[in-house]
Amino acid sequence: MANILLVEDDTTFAQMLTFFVEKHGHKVQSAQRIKDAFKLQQQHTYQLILLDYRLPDGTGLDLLTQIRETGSAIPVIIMTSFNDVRTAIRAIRSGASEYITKPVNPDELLMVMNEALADKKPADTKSDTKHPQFIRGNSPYADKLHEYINLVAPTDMAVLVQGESGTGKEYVARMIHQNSKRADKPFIAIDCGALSRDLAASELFGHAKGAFTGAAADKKGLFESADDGTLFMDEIGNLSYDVQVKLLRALQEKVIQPLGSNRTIPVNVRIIAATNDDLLNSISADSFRQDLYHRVNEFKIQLSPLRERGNELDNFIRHFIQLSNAELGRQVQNISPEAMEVLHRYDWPGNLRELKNVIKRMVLLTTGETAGAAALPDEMLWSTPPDQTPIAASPESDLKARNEVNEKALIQKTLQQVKYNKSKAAKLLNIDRKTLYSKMERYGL
Ligand SMILES: Nc1ncnc2c1ncn2[C@@H]1O[C@H](COP(=O)(O)OP(=O)(O)OP(=O)(O)O)[C@@H](O)[C@H]1O
Repeated sequence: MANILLVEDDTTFAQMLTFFVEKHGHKVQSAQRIKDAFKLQQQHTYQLILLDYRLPDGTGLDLLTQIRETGSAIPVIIMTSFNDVRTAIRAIRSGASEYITKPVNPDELLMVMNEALADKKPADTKSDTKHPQFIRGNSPYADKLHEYINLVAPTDMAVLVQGESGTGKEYVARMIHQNSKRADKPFIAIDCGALSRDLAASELFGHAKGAFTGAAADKKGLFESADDGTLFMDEIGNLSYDVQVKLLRALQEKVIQPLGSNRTIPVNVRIIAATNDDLLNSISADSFRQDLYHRVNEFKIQLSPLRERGNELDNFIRHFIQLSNAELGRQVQNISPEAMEVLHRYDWPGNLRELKNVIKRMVLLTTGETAGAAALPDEMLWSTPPDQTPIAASPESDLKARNEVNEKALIQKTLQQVKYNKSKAAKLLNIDRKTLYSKMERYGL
């Protein structure tokens, strides 16, 4: 049994969720606002937080940041509407364990919760790259990528891997390490986006006992732990200016100085940095140092988003089906043509991570051999309406079509007004939730 904090402002949904989760043997306490949730989290011990993304006094990301700033590593699952998937994926980089899209599928929620409670990272890049959970890909894009990896790996050059969230930047970093002279030395991955501002320097360079309140003993930093190996600095653009100065010194002089200590320690660390953003913009905005940029960008690898990788999508779909079959004990062999069409039309803002999650969900919900469109997240169907929209094609004089246009606009406006809370939207529109869902589906909202 786990104590779970549920942060959700849609009271009907919160009640349903509480009932479901308690039925599975857990205890739930809930809050509707960030302020109250943070207070509860400070006062009680929870093993998991289920966190809605849109809340009346901010976003789930704000609460997540506050919680991480306290040094808490509690697993947090973000629940989000499909429209917010892009941001939810960023939340993963800020320390969320996983995200799940609304309307929440109970089986999927249970699976994600159990994984988070068992601290079992969703089969991720944290393990050995030789593990068959990764595929090389079979396309001109994959060939070029691996040519770059093989060229740069044996050198000691600092590599900057740039690409959207979930495109495989950490995978590339691990491949470079595995193919380098440092392969049998440590590979340490650090998410600079999740480092608290105050503790970042101490995490990276260590500290001496008494360096600041709470520094009860000497602490070794990640640079020292990665000595002779590779340090993967994800989201490097998030480092504060002070820490950038210290990092530059460590890279130039190959020594580090723990906080509060006079001692300098020689280190031999290869840096692989990753970023979602174009760091040149951050340089123009004075939030990233140009000299540091040149230091970490001795060789750049740019990863393309999944939507631009052509037939790679099919390879990854097949691969993730096999992975999920093995993990969930299913026998899915193929995907129905309609579902395949949706997968092809969708633009994958969360790239491989999102695809992996969607396929895992489909496999979980499929007991036979063919996964159909019904196993896709509902909102994925709505977000990719078929190309031919009869409403737009109808002549001006067609009264039915005109009414539909008005109805669509009203539903859209109401949804935006209530931040996509469908219970509230249905109430305002004076229709039931089911009708709202079917109209949203019809209008591709
Ligand atoms: N070549 C691959 N084969 C199979 N799975 C892959 C491959 N590359 C990445 N993945 C999967 O895609 C997901 C995202 O990969 P990864 O963490 O490397 O992306 P990222 O770009 O570093 O993400 P972020 O920007 O969020 O840090 C992971 O679950 C990983 O297992």
